[in-house]
Amino acid sequence: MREKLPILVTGGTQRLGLAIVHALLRNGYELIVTYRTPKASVDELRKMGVRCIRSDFENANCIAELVETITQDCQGLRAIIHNASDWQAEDEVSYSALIERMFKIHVNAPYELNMAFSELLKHAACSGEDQSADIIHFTDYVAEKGSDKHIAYSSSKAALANLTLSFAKKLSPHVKVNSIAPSLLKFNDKDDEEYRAKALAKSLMQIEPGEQEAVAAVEYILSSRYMTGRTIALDGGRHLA
Ligand SMILES: NC(=O)C1=CN([C@@H]2O[C@H](COP(=O)(O)OP(=O)(O)OC[C@H]3O[C@@H](n4cnc5c(N)ncnc54)[C@H](OP(=O)(O)O)[C@@H]3O)[C@@H](O)[C@H]2O)C=CC1
Ligand SMILES: Nc1nc2c(c(=O)[nH]1)N=C([C@H](O)[C@@H](O)CO)CN2
Repeated sequence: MREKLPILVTGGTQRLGLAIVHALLRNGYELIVTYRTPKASVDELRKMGVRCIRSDFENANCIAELVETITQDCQGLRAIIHNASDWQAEDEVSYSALIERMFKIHVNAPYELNMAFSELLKHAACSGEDQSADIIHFTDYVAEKGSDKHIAYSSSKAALANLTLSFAKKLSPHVKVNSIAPSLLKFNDKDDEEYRAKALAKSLMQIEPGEQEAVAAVEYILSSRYMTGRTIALDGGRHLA
């Protein structure tokens, strides 16, 4: 009987991450989820059997504690989905603090967790129920194009996209490593009508597709036995608009 090994989703208690967690639960996976801010969905996920671990990736101690906990408790990891993210514009006083925060969340944390859990992932590839293992980085359309309003954020997502290339080489053939690069998938509640109209007009499809676009991309990558080092672009043809 091969082992059923958990999938780790970072930032999995709202929006895209929560939709991905619910879908993977429906597909029969065991889940470990990190969160930063206590909220009702954490309690709901725990009632569904999801292990929820509070971890703020701006705090190096939190990452070390997360590594220690999962290394102690898990024989292997079927996948790591690096979804946690803070979308911050250059609208604060300290630019040095901003870019440091962007890189801590979008680069340091994925890099350190991938390095720490490489053997757990390889174990899943060799002994797990699916005999497969994946790392998925949620990057962003702007990683390729840049952004004049989210400069630090965009550069950190570009660095994350580069981690996909390096880890795909380092961990092959046991572990596949891919990026998912969305553009607009889901608005935030604070987005006003003017912003929404402008954002919709940026793509050819001109819709807000919602979380299920991300869910479908994750499910495809987990089902693939061949794609690695690649990016699935979920941007409605924005590059051609
Ligand atoms: N939504 C969209 O249209 C797009 C999304 N993306 C990318 O897709 C992914 C999911 O997007 P979306 O669902 O909107 O993401 P959110 O903005 O909802 O953030 C996801 C989670 O990241 C967590 N997070 C933020 N900062 C930290 C931190 N310092 N330490 C630990 N966790 C943290 C938050 O945890 P908590 O709530 O517990 O504080 C939050 O729940 C992200 O990587 C995003 O960059 C890219 C382009 C478009
Ligand atoms: N962590 C987040 N990253 C991003 C978000 C978000 O809500 N949280 N949203 C976007 C936008 O949808 C943008 O792609 C289009 O305006 C980008 N990244």
